[in-house]
Amino acid sequence: MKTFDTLFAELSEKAAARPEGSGTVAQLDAGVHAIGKKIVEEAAEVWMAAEFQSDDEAAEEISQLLYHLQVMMLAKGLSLQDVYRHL
Ligand SMILES: N=c1c2ncn([C@@H]3O[C@H](COP(=O)(O)OP(=O)(O)OP(=O)(O)O)[C@@H](O)[C@H]3O)c2ncn1[C@@H]1O[C@H](COP(=O)(O)O)[C@@H](O)[C@H]1O
Repeated sequence: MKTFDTLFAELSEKAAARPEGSGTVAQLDAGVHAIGKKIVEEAAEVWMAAEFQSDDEAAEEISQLLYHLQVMMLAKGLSLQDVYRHL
């Protein structure tokens, strides 16, 4: 099963190799402003799913929020350690 760390490694490779058709590359090209808007959108979807939808739907929305947070980390050049040291 994919974890936060293995997803980050996968996305880091995508950012470097820039494969055709990668949504991550498209997001990175869109920039910090667009990624930030996506994070806010996904956070709202997490909230709504947690209040009004199933646990599985809430978990899916949370996974999407985590993905977009990782895209923001890549856009800012932040490593996992940069974030983990604040936990
Ligand atoms: N885990 C994710 C992931 N979670 C969320 N998303 C993106 O976030 C969007 C969330 O969609 P919503 O449900 O909010 O739907 P939406 O608003 O219609 O989406 P958009 O129109 O904004 O794309 C999805 O459409 C994906 O674009 C993800 N995109 C990619 N991954 C994983 O990232 C890896 C690299 O992906 P690529 O860069 O696309 O190869 C792969 O392992 C993927 O599984």
